[in-house]
Amino acid sequence: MSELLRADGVGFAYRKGADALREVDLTVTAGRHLGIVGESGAGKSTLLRLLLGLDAPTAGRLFADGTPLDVRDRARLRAHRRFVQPVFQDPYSSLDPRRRIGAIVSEPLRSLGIAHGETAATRAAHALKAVGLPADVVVRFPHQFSGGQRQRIAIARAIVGGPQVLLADEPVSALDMSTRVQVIDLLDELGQSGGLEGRPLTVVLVSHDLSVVARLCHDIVVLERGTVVERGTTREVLTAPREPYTQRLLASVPRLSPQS
Ligand SMILES: Nc1ncnc2c1ncn2[C@@H]1O[C@H](COP(=O)(O)OP(=O)(O)OP(=O)(O)O)[C@@H](O)[C@H]1O
Repeated sequence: MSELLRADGVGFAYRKGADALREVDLTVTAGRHLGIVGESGAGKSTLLRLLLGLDAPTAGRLFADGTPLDVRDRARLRAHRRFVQPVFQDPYSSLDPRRRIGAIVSEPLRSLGIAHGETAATRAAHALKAVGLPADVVVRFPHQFSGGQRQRIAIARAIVGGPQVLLADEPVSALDMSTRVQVIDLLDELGQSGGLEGRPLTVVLVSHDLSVVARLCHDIVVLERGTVVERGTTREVLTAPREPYTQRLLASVPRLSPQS
């Protein structure tokens, strides 16, 4: 199976403070959604930031699409932006309230030089259709949509350029329970249908809600204070956790139905 992202001994220290990540090894494989779990402060968001190329590791190396990810290399970073796209937690603040949905969703196409004009508009319409929204939403503004619909719009924007990986940091934690399930199931569908380009679309999901991780992810990595303490298939980690830390994380979740 093809390797999309890899972290080799990755460490990261913020200017002020202790190491946020230490010696993290991790592989994201095409078609296998990966959940990153851990308590608050464990380093989940920091790891996603590094995988997105927003910061450079202070130790170790990252690889994306088979080549080293050097964030100081602008051309390399530009290619990375086409390869991975983020989905953020808050669908209320992540969409520019002054812009119409059509402009919001097609923006990555213009900024990455993938498509302009009519072609960009057509691709945006396809992306919106893929997330279950009708074509006429393009003329509307973010405030006209619910939280779940806004997160669909954010996902449309993330997939419009045909990335191979979505890095989703708590993408459903601002939503109510039934909407959470719908958005997670949408990510699952997009993974299976291969996103827009018919290529596999693989999700790296950070969530403190283990039932959400269990619903989507095939594999799990458990972070504790910046290091990986456990990893395996979702079934292995959630049904037979080896580490007391993982057992504690699991203790608060009533029912789980892991992916195989
Ligand atoms: N901008 C920053 N400057 C300094 N330290 C930071 C910064 N951002 C995060 N940290 C620290 O780095 C560590 C990891 O934080 P991170 O946000 O990655 O954890 P997390 O697992 O995503 O937590 P949460 O679930 O609360 O979002 C924590 O100790 C945090 O205090």
